[in-house]
Amino acid sequence: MLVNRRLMALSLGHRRILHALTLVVCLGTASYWVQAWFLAHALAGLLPGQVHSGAQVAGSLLAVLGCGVARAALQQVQASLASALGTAVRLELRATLAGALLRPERLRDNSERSGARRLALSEGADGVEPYVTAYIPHALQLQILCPILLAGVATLNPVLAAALLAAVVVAVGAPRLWGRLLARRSTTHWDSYEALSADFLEALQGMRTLKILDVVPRFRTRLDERSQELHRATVATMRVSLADTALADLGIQAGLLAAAALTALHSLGALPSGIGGEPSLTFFTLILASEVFRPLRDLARQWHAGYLGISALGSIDAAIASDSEKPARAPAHPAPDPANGAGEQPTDGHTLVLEEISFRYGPTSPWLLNGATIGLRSGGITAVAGPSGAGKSTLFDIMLGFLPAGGQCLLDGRPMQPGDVSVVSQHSYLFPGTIRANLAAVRPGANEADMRGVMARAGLGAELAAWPHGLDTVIAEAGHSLSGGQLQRLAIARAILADRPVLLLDEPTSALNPELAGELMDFLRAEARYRIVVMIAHRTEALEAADTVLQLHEGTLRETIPSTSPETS
Ligand SMILES: Nc1ncnc2c1ncn2[C@@H]1O[C@H](COP(=O)(O)OP(=O)(O)OP(=O)(O)O)[C@@H](O)[C@H]1O
Repeated sequence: MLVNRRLMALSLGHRRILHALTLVVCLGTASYWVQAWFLAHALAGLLPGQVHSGAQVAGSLLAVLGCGVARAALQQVQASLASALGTAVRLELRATLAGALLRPERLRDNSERSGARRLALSEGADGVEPYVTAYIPHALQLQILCPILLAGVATLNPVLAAALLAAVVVAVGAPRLWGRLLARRSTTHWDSYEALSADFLEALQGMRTLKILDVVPRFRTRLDERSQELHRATVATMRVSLADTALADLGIQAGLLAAAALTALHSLGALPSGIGGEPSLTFFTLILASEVFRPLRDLARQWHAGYLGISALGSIDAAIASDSEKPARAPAHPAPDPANGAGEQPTDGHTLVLEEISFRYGPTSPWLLNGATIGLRSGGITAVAGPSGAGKSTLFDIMLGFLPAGGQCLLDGRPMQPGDVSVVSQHSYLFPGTIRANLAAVRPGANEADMRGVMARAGLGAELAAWPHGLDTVIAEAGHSLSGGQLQRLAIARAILADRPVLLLDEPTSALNPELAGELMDFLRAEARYRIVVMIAHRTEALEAADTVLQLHEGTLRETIPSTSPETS
């Protein structure tokens, strides 16, 4: 009842470790009871007129020490079990979240912000770990040990047990009254955190643009406001936590006072019930009475861990749930056929048939592709043209398998797989690091000659020779250390090195001067001998340089041969 069901479910895949961990936590607490027994005997032995010998007292004190040592050993085991459980749950959760958040359709969902996604993946998973490794075992301990201990105290002093039970109910139950408020506060807190994180990431990613537009101060003010919001949400949450702790403490203190008073009355013979007033039993009962509250105090110490888990749950649920809410639609590309290896080239070139492709973004949106059918062959460059908003980028996304379109894309007679396609977008991401690492990312086995060759063919031979570190030249974050044209050619070199049967390019010459654009088109035409090269083109030069032009208009694809294309001129 003290544990959130969804968070508990996350740890159930690792039930054994969780059970072992809870057992070790319980054993650690039980060691205090054994210690209480020996301590009570040692204390009783020190009272004047007692029959205990000095050796007995020393033996009891040694046993007290032994309990402390055993507890230290148990704490070590507890730490390693908690670490194993935390790692397992975190990795599993992160894999689930990554699977849910990084699906192509989710990545295209503009309503989700990358910073929020990042937060769910990092802090969300990290927040669950302490909940599972610290909060849950202590909540379970409370539910297991408190009843046992109360039953034990009841055999010694039933009146005392009844008073302790009332105090436990207050200490556990009263803060629950705040549960809903706390849940609301933690949601607000997480939302503020998520908004700040998303704003921060977007500001970093767009810093160059922000500087150009001279709006950095406005963005700084917005980040300041977000920080203030987060601060207010944190303070409000801490207030609830203070009230929560105060109520629990009230129950504990009342219970301890009642225990002391009742034990004293009992030992003075003022209470009729229970076992007679032997000093060792009186001490034992008194210490045991305070031990009833140890699991409670332990759980209260895990408040922060519990809060982190509950806060993170919202974004985790949102990430996973909205994924499962999406209707399962058949992708344009059916499941891979292992017998049909992606990337293999038939000796007589490739053919790509787009058959009856239909797609629109929503049930009321216009059809961007409406039964479009076209056949393409390797050997020449195909340009896709059409007015802005006609659906050219959407067609690429369908070919990449990112969008669930009707119809099929057949490569060499089989359903095309995402692994068959390389793509160079206008904003291809280059990883911060060396050129070599960026190239190796698509073909880890590529050697120096492969890399240099593809760089030269992409028109970067002169740059490569001029850069002092050659392939080991470091690209700054977001590629800021290279020019737009260099970035574009490097992205093309990387796509070619991937050596896939289909190469899609979005306006590959947009950042190049006419001379370089001409060179690049020659290079692409040479590549088109080995693969199907399709590019989105707006600029006249690019359209003129293509061998075939596909006009995308009102959902259909129509093939035209440019009059000035090299093939026809
Ligand atoms: N994720 C999306 N959700 C809803 N509509 C979208 C989405 N992405 C694009 N669209 C809409 O689909 C239409 C086609 O967009 P697309 O980017 O494919 O056109 P395009 O031909 O590539 O345009 P341009 O030449 O300007 O780049 C546009 O009206 C656009 O607003």
